[in-house]
Amino acid sequence: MSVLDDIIEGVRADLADRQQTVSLADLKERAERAPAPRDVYKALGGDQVSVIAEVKRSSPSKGALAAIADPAALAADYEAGGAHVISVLTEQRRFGGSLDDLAAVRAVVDIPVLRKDFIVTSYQLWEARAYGADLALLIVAALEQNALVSLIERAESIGLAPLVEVHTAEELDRAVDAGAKIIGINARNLKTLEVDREVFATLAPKIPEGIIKIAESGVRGPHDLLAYARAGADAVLVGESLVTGKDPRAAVVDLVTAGAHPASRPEGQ
Ligand SMILES: O=C(O)c1ccccc1NCC(=O)[C@H](O)[C@H](O)COP(=O)(O)O
Repeated sequence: MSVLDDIIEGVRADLADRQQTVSLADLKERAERAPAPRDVYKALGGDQVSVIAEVKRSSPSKGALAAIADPAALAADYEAGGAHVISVLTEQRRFGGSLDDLAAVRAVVDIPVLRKDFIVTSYQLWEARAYGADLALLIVAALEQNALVSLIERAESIGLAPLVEVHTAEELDRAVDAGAKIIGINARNLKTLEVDREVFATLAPKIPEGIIKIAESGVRGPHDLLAYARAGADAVLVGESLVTGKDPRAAVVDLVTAGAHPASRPEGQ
């Protein structure tokens, strides 16, 4: 069984427990009372390379990364450093996250917040909106094409911007066919956990004009942001290097500064 399959098995088990406790009707009611979604396309569509800073306690590849007793305080630091979007890992078993982390972060920042999880049902999209998310991650490798199409449609219909994640050319074709408007190319192969930063430069030119391109994983500092930017990234998603560094806010400042520099634009632009 691949790492991704193993994670999804756990996600489905936890989901079944939550569905026993909170009905879809209750969730929808909570989503209706949630604060209005924030403008994701504005946050990711500026002239600079946007920075999506992640609240990440642990991971299948590295185990425990950082204790993060107060995810809201960390997110506030990211925002003070100039981050454009906050990503919150809500998967519990392998990443140590929760929906409460999502709600706590959303309550203290003024920028859009991503629910980063392994979403396989529309129930999880309603959860995302109910707990305040503005974006939700959809991983192509985890979904059949019909499910991908219907989850993109459902996300958009309830005010969530879907970030559609790919790692291969075939997954990229599926994302485009499904109507994705924001595509994340993950350098990490979720089946083997191997990180290959070159995947972005290989796949990004195949993404049609007008779709926002996000480079995910493996950003160790400004030099990696610049490399992704020169290959066409509109944004980078950064977790490990921020949570394991001494000063997450200063690390975000360095990334945002690099992303605003003209050297971060692809050749000829
Ligand atoms: O991080 C992992 O080990 C991992 C394993 C399996 C599925 C997903 C995983 N991570 C999710 C992510 O995509 C990253 O948290 C995100 O892109 C940030 O990456 P990084 O800056 O390398 O922490």
